[in-house]
Order: sequence, then C-alpha cells, then structure tokens
Amino acid sequence: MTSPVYVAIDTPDLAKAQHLAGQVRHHVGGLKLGLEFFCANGHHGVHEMTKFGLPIFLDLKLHDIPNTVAKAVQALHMLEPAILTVHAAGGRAMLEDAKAAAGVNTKVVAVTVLTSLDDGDLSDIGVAANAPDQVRRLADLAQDAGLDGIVCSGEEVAMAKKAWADGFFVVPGVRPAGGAMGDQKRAVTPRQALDNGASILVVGRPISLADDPDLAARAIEATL
Ligand SMILES: O=c1ccn([C@@H]2O[C@H](COP(=O)(O)O)[C@@H](O)[C@H]2O)c(=O)[nH]1
Repeated sequence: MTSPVYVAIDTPDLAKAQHLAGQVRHHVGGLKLGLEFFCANGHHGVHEMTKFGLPIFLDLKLHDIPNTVAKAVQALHMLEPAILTVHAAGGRAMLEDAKAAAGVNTKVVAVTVLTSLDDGDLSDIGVAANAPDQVRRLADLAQDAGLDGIVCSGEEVAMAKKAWADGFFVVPGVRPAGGAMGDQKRAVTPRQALDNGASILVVGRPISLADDPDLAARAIEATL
C-alpha cells in the first residue's frame, strides 16, 4: 500500500534535499517541496527531485490577484506537480482561475487556516471566527470554486470531510505522540489525522531532523 505520508523537504540546499529524499524514499508516498526549496532551486531543483520517482507536491501557497495566480500556475505546467497549493483567502475568482490554469493531472488544494495559527492569531489578523468555523467557511468556498480539496489541521478534517465527502484533504502539522511542536499550534498525531479523514499527511521536522530520517519515517508508518 502506498504511504499517505509526504515528507516536507524544507531546505534551500538541493544536495541536502536529494540526500533526505534518498534516505526516506521507500517509506514515504511523496515529496513536498515548499517556498524555501523553490526560491533557492526553481524549476531545475524540482526536475532533479522528480528523479526519485515519487509524486511531487508543490506547496507554494499562491496568493495574489486572479490574473497573477493563473499565470503563475501556467508557468508551473511543465513541472506537472501532483498537488499544488493556493491560499483560499485569495477569494473565489482566484481559486477558480487557479484551477482552470492547472494541468489535468494536478490537484489544486486551498490552504484554509495555517496549522501554525490559533484563535488568538486569527483575532490578531481581524478574523472573528474560531479556527474550525473559518476552516469550514473556506472549505465551502474551495469546493464551490471547483478545487480538489483543502489543507487544514487534523483537528478540523473530520468536520470538513463530512461536508465534502469526495474532497482531497491534506493535513500538515502532524506530530508523533510527545513530539516537539515547534511553531505548530493545531497538531494531532499521524494516526489521529488519518482516522479523522486525512487523504495525505505532511511530515517535516519529525523526519528531517531525526538522527535517522528513514527510521523516523518507518516508525510513523508503523503507527498508521
Ligand atoms: O497549514 C499548513 C500548511 C502547510 N504547512 C507546511 O507543512 C510542513 C510542516 O512541517 P513540519 O516540520 O512537520 O512542521 C511545512 O513545510 C509547512 O510549510 C504547514 O505546516 N501548515
């Protein structure tokens, strides 16, 4: 069975990224490349990472006016990412245009409320709703706009899936029991996230900072 775990390769160093992917490739289901990696290595770096034969999740969290996002999505076409992220807060038109601009084999998923935010952080940026209510609102918007799914925490995914049965649910910010939270504020264990309805899990530092990343990936796999 293919692992639901996508390892977050958060480094600007291509050689380090390749080393980590090589270590864990047999115990993860895909490679997630984010802003840090893409800003440093661009298309060339992504091409290099495709050589591991795993699906590529391009987590660029695009957020701009509709025309700009659509053009950016078109400029990523040739990389054929399996998954691409945009921010749901960009609004309906931006979401629709992003989906229309994506290749047929790319799932476009909308980030709802970052897992590093809690209700206090939402209040600071002028959002009166709590995290679950805001996730629900943005999940509805993403579904209406024709996206493939959303990114949310493991705390909200069951609620979101209940309203969108065939949605694709990406859950980052997962932590093995007792693991260091770092900057994550709405974290659950990998097992809980899957039980709650996650389609895939994103795991970064619990694997990448481990003394033995492959062992860490296998230990997570064993809990699923
Ligand atoms: O809400 C979100 C959206 C994306 N992420 C990304 O997932 C990984 C998590 O890394 P950890 O080291 O496991 O915390 C990282 O690349 C984030 O950019 C997220 O955490 N939360």
